Amino acid sequence: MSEVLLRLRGLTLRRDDGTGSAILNDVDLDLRENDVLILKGRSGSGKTTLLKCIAQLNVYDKGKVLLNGKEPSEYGLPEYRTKVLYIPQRPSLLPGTPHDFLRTISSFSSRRGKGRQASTSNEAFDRAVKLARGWGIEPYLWDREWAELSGGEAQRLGLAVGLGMGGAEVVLLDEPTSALDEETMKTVEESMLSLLPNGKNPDGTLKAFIWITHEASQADRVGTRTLDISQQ
Ligand SMILES: Nc1ncnc2c1ncn2[C@@H]1O[C@H](COP(=O)(O)OP(=O)(O)OP(=O)(O)O)[C@@H](O)[C@H]1O
Repeated sequence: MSEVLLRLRGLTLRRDDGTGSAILNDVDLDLRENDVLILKGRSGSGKTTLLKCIAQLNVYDKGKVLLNGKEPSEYGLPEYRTKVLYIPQRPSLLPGTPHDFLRTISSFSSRRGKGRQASTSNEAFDRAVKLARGWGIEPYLWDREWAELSGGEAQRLGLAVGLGMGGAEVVLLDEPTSALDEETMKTVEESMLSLLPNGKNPDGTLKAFIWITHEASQADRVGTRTLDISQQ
């Protein structure tokens, strides 16, 4: 069995409403190369919260997250968040256009000056445009305001930005295809899976996904295993 890429031990997050009840209670997880871990659980059970804790976007009360055996602080949070990338369900509240957004992210210093991980804005843009085009997104949509895009267009563009940037080892997907019709959903699924090391078109750095979905049929198609957060 390959080495553990991402390890969680005892991750616990309590509500700050005075009750002290846990949103996440002692969550353990080992993620390995080529894993597509399906995160399931009833609505409100803490799936998004867990992804944000893994990405160090939420502060948790207890527990450890290790990437390749190292704590996020050893990488520094900006670099860690490049390697463990959270892609939210919909980026529709952003100002400007998807093209602006991609330019802004690629200018962050954690994305510059590190060999293969250093996607220049142009490289990242070309890769993202190509990915999105395969999902039915015409290039002109990159220069349309987020607010003027349909839910499904914004969702595909957000995914294409995240995956096109390069440099991520683990991508955390929060219901990535919830706004898409079934045919487009399957196309997007296939193309995302192809980016893994055992896929047809490996991205080079990407090694695994954690993927929230409410669709049992999608979980069956893409998942290599499942964690039910309601049972933790
Ligand atoms: N910033 C926050 N502050 C306080 N409570 C929060 C916050 N974000 C989420 N919660 C609460 O944490 C619990 C878990 O929410 P979360 O969004 O992680 O659930 P989920 O499993 O992703 O739900 P869904 O399937 O509906 O998207 C909910 O009770 C929610 O109200």
